Amino acid sequence: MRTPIIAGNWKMFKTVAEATAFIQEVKGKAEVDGVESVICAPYTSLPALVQAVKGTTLKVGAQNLHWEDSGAFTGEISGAMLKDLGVDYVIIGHSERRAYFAETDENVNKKVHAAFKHGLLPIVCVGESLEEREAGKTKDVCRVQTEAALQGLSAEQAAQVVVAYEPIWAIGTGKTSTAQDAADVIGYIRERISAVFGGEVAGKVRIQYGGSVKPNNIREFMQKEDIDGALVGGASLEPASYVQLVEGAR
Ligand SMILES: O=C[C@H](O)COP(=O)(O)O
Repeated sequence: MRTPIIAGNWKMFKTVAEATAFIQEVKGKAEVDGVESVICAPYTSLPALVQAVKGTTLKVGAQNLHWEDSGAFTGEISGAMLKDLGVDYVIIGHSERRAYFAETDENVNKKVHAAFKHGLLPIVCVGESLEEREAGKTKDVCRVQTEAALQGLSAEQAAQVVVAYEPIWAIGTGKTSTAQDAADVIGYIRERISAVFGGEVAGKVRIQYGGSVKPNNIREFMQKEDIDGALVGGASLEPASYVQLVEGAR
């Protein structure tokens, strides 16, 4: 039995004051038995969020990390630094990082290892572009990205990874995969994880859908057995909407 996980990816939104006000609003309401609820915020808000969620079941995540512990990497943040703050999760390989910041499969893999080294749980994003989908390459792209991201992990580590299947054409566009289509791709990703790490590990890995998930469609996705939650951008920014997403994952 996998615990569903709703993760809000705030991307580059919210000041510290806005972030803490959000937690005051959702405290209690976005804490639903049997659903894990994680807010992935910009670095600047992380210390305040870690304080604000104390005494709640809400968790905090970052949106990126560097694979080295320290060094001359201007503008970067390490896993050691995130752990020091008390962060639980870290998004790795989001399509916006891959597209705008030259994130490669190799770097994603190094970041996944760095996350585990520092006791952070990775939310690894995979997904195809519209062009790749139209060329019939969806499953191939997801297989290559997933296998590369998880390469070299122990079975114990692999079982703790959260994968987010996010078709790029569905992100922030209001277009979604159908629930059935998302479940098919997610089922395939699970098969590939099983081929590499075995069925027991694959049965434990949580795989989310992401891409224009809203309060009015979350339940459709959650009805699919293989879909274990959602990685949500826009609809995670408003407290009432976020609460409905967590409730919809019950
Ligand atoms: O990380 C979240 C995804 O990029 C989805 O964003 P969206 O819910 O705004 O489409």
